[in-house]
Parts: sequence; C-alpha cells; structure tokens
Amino acid sequence: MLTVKNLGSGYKTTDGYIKILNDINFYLNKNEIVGIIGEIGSGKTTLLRAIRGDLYIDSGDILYNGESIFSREVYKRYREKVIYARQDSLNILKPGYSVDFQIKKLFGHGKYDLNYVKRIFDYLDLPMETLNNIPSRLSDGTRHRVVIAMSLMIRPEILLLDEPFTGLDIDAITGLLKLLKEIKDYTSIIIVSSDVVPLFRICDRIYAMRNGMILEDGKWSEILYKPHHPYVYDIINAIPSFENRNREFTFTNNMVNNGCVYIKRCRFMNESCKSEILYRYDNDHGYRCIRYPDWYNDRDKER
Ligand SMILES: Nc1ncnc2c1ncn2[C@@H]1O[C@H](COP(=O)(O)OP(=O)(O)OP(=O)(O)O)[C@@H](O)[C@H]1O
Repeated sequence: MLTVKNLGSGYKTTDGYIKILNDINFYLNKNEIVGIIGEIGSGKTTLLRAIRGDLYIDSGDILYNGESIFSREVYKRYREKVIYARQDSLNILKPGYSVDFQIKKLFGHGKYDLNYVKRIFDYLDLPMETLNNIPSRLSDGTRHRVVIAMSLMIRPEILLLDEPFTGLDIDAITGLLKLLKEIKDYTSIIIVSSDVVPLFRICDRIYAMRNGMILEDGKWSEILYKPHHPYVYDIINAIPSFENRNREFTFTNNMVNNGCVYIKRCRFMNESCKSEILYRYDNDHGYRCIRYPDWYNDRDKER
C-alpha cells in the first residue's frame, strides 16, 4: 500500500536546507500496524511528516499503491486517505467550536451516530460532557484524546499517530490498543512512540531509528527477542519489565561522519564499525550492524 524508497528528506529553513532523513526504506501493508521507535530527536516525527508528504524530499520516492505521491493527481488522492494525528493537532480540532459540532461536521450531520461516538469515548476514558466543550477549554490530555477519538472516527485508509500514548493512563492506553486492533480491518496504522511497551503489544512490525536512519526493522517478536543491532538491544533492556532491569540507559545524540551512528555508546563496537555500514537482511529482518551475529553471541560475556 505504501512504500518509501531510499528517502532523503529534511527541513528548509532560513539558514538553508537541514537534511534529517537518510536512505530510508520503509513499507506499510494493508491492515498492518507498524511502529517506529528511537531516541529523542532520532527523526521519527520527521519520517511521519515526510510520509504524509509535508516535507521537501531530496532523494528517493514515496509510492502509494505503486504510484509516486509526487505526481499532483496521486498526491491529491493520497492526502484524502491519510490522517496525521499528534498531540497539538489543530488540523483536526478547531479551537473555537464545540467538540460535538466538530464531530457532527466530520460525519456529515445525517450520519452522526451518538452510540458510535460514545463507544469510542468510553474506550478512551473520555466523559461524554466533553462533547459540549470547546477545545481551548479542555486540558491538554483531554484534547489529545479527543484528537485520537476523532481520527479513529474518520476511518482513514492510513492513520499516522504521533506519540498517541503520551499523557494517557493505563486504562486509556488499554482502550486505545483495543480500538486500534478493531480499526485495523479498514485502516493501516503507523505509530511513533517513545513508550515502546504498547508498541510491542500492538504492532505487527517495528522500525528502529537513530540520527535520521533506520538501524533495524522486522516483525515485533524478532525485534523484541532477537535484536540484531546493539542500539535496539539497549532500548529493549531499558524497559523495566524486561530482562536486566537494573541497566541504566541514557540516550545521547552522537553525530559521526562515517560508520555506525551508535558507535560511541556501543559496548560491542570494534574498528570495523568505523567503515560504511550497509543495510543487510536476515530473511525479513533488516539491520545496519556489521558486527551481527558476533556481538549477539558474545552479549552474555559482557554482563
Ligand atoms: N521544523 C524543523 N526545522 C528544522 N529542524 C527540525 C524541525 N523539526 C525537527 N527538526 C530537527 O529534526 C531532528 C529530528 O527531529 P524529530 O522531531 O523528527 O525527532 P523525533 O525522533 O520525533 O524526536 P521526539 O521524540 O523528540 O519527537 C531533530 O534534530 C530536530 O531538531
């Protein structure tokens, strides 16, 4: 359904072009939920925005059902199918109109189904009184849940969720995960989240990013139980409920000119990591690590 090929992208600023994404290869199948994990500033949101077609593309392509979205006609069709929901999404919510009015407008007044709205609100732990309020009077957390609820109600073909779990309590996260599983029948979803636990509960596949590059991708269970890149291994070990709960893990943003972007933090690095690292495949499991499987086989010695 969606294929990103060798994508390079970034921001045009008054100081010139800032390249953020490098050589991104990514795909999303129909009825699939894909997660993007990575440290702060690794380029997750930039990738979502590039996928939506918001950013300047300096190389590569984005294909929607096999056609480049950079053709004007395809772009128009594509944009109607994609919803991008983030916490400060005022592209979905208009600050001055009641939530109820905006939902009715979304459905078209004749098709408004209060039971359906209630069901989605219940899942997200949103009181029905929220309907009578205007967004500017709602708390950030409530507004965030309203944005998610409305993006789910639209039933888009592709839903891009940026940090959907932020500010939600356990009940609301569980409700949201249930809803996402339900809407998967008609919506394909990409989720960016710094909270990786819900992603491993819901996603079919996961991509891991650092410094604007994808360092690993694969089926969620492959990534969780057999990471091929030490960066991903460290992210997983930093999850408190998983093994090795005492290990501390702090993210740093180390720019390097050549070689692996995780070289300065990696306990398994050697001289070979300073050379150019190509993306390799182990069946469907992709990774950008020259030391796999050696580091993986040696990992217990390091503890
Ligand atoms: N509008 C912009 N103009 C210039 N640079 C930007 C812009 N937005 C983001 N960046 C830069 O792009 C890089 C990637 O940021 P991005 O927000 O995509 O990362 P992220 O992985 O989503 O991080 P976070 O978890 O903090 O949201 C950062 O270095 C950031 O400073």
